[in-house]
Amino acid sequence: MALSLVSSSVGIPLRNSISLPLKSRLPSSSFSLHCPHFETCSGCTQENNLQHPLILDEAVAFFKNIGLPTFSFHSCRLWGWRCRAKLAIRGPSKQPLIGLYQEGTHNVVDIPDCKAHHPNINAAVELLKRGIIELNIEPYDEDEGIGELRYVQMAVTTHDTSLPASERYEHGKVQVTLVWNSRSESAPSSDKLNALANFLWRNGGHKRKFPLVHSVWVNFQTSTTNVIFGNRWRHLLGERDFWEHVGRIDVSLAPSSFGQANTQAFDSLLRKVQKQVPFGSSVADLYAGAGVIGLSLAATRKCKSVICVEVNKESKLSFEKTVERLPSNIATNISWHHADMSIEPLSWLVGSDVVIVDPPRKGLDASLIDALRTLASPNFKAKPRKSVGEKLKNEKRPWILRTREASVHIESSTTQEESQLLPQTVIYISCRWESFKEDCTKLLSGKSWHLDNAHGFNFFPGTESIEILAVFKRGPGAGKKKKGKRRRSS
Ligand SMILES: C[S@@+](CC[C@H](N)C(=O)[O-])C[C@H]1O[C@@H](n2cnc3c(N)ncnc32)[C@H](O)[C@@H]1O
Repeated sequence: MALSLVSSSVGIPLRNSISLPLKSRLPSSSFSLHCPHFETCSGCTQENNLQHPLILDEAVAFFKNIGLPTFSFHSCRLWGWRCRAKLAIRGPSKQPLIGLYQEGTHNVVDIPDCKAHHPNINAAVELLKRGIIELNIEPYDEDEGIGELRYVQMAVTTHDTSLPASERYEHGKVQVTLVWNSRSESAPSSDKLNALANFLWRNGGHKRKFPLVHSVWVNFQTSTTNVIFGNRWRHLLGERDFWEHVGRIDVSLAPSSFGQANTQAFDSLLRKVQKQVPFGSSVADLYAGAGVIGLSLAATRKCKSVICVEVNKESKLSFEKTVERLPSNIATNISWHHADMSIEPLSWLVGSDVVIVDPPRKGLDASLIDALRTLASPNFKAKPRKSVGEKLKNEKRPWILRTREASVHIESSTTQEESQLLPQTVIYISCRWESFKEDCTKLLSGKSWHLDNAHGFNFFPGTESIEILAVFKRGPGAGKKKKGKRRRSS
């Protein structure tokens, strides 16, 4: 049963799709974390009222203050929502610790019963621990730079179409990526790596009624910095392709590509984004990862064109695989470009009427905000977007040439009319409130953009973060509504 609640303190609709008894007033403890690791683990900071993250009141006040009293907040699963986790592995091999760092330290807190994790992440962590103990795998020692296993990334796919839709989430399968402290598979410790992969596959793989392990990958990393992943990825066992179904399309996600942690909340957000994009739009999906947002729009909004721009070249393969599974009747010009958005951002904006930005936690690159403000000024004259071939003709800079080489184009035949389009809508998706606030204020300050609507999503229950979807339209807008002057109804 879907529960519809209204959060009384902020007076905003709060939708919750968790199954709960039919009661309009639930005790507040019904929304508590009940996690044995709260306080020692740095993952969660809010123990009660998970349906109402603390930052929400500030967000509501902020939007109200800039003239938007109708900010909605959507909540999904409050526990077991995290389908992607990167966990550090430390301690002795007979008693390994797998979890997050304690706040402000590099001491790993073991979190076997984490309430945010999809339950099968916890089950896979338990299995991994057994493997480490039985095979005498050495967890990484940061001080000495020695040891074998540094981190594990666990990603759950809930897209097993052989199961009834209602059972797919519960029986999600885990793609396990072991971050191994060696340069490559030819290192002497590779026998132990293979033994561990086989252990995981044998005990968690295909022979179970509901397999726990989807696949096992390795990432080789020897750097002494805090960077989790190195550049070398290898598929070891199980299915190579990892599929999820969000935003009404099947998406492929390699372990090296960015993936959203809260699959179900992301699906709600994508459906909301789709409603904001007119049919037949030309879309630029910036900070695109594997292009999930752009491709879900291509499939559902009959877009003329979708261009995706992303700095991580590893996402290209996942993009290509997702394109292969799009419905065959889509007549959209689709392309994916390996490029840094901070360099020449205007060149990615001209030619699209809808721009999606989904930046990392630090927010938008300053040069992109400048470009968005520049192109919305009345004196701006757009130069038509050049095709990639044209761009390359006179290009001498090796770094630009390299990034263009890594692009993907599907039926790219942009018309002259389309290539001069300028963005009329910017859809900002943000995972960090502080960055969003700053960028929003900068974007609005020139009066060349106004905020049309905004929505919050409970992407990270138990933490201080919420996901924001904000839609900006070109032009100054109608301005702030004056207080105290109500129009009489006729
Ligand atoms: C929050 S993720 C969003 C990914 C994608 N929209 C999705 O939902 O799957 C941010 C993405 O921006 C990429 N990124 C970070 N800095 C960038 C830059 N300067 N230029 C282009 N992409 C960048 C990251 O690699 C990452 O894939």
